[in-house]
Amino acid sequence: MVYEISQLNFSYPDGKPVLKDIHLSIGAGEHWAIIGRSGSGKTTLLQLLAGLLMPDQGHVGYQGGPLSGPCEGIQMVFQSYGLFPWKTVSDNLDLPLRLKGIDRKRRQRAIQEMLGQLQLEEYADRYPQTLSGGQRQRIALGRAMMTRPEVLLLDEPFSALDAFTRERLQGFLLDLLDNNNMTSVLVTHQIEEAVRLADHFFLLQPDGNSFILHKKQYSNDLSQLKARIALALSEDNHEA
Ligand SMILES: Nc1ncnc2c1ncn2[C@@H]1O[C@H](COP(=O)(O)OP(=O)(O)OP(=O)(O)O)[C@@H](O)[C@H]1O
Repeated sequence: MVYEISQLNFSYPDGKPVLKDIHLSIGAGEHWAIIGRSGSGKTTLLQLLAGLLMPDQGHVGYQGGPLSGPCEGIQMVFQSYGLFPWKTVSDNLDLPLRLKGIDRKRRQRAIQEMLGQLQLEEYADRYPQTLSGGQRQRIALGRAMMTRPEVLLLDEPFSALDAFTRERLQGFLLDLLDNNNMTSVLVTHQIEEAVRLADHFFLLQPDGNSFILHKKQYSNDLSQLKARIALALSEDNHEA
């Protein structure tokens, strides 16, 4: 297992409990979505998986040991891209490799390869602010993947994009994940997006309970899966 989470509880210092008794195991190469209404704790759970927050109780196990902080094998992609505006596209992609101390020749080869995968070869010397939102998010995805992390954590990566661009980038992300054989965890409140990009679903309900669904249980009828998720997220549902 990549992640083993058990009996996890989390509250912010000044707030009520956000996550209660979370149990979750994530295997290598699996694609998960964390789904829930606004404020249900999706981003909080993702930050716990990234090692950016520590649980109050329980533990986040990663690769057989406790996760004690951010690490190179786990990369995050945010809705707001997080690119450096003063660096060109190439230099943004270069940074994680530089930090790793990789030599110039190998870095240049890796950047060219990634630009090809991103279909952004002709934008190598442009600055992020001269690109569309979709192009920026492709670079952010590419940058997160430069060091070939084991896990990609995605926090509503496409929600700032128009529907057409979002759909294209979802397909693009699926190809990237498959070609690189990665484990992914996506936070979204969009059921369609979750069902397209993930095979396993961790649902955070309004009452603080959580439960898991698997796509293969619904392989004959994905509309049933979507209805099941919608029901779990609806306000008047009290199912555990
Ligand atoms: N830094 C913080 N300090 C205190 N409370 C916080 C902090 N960050 C989030 N919260 C609270 O924790 C709860 C969960 O927040 P979180 O951002 O994880 O939810 P979410 O499901 O990702 O929401 P959204 O879909 O709106 O992004 C919310 O009630 C929020 O107000």
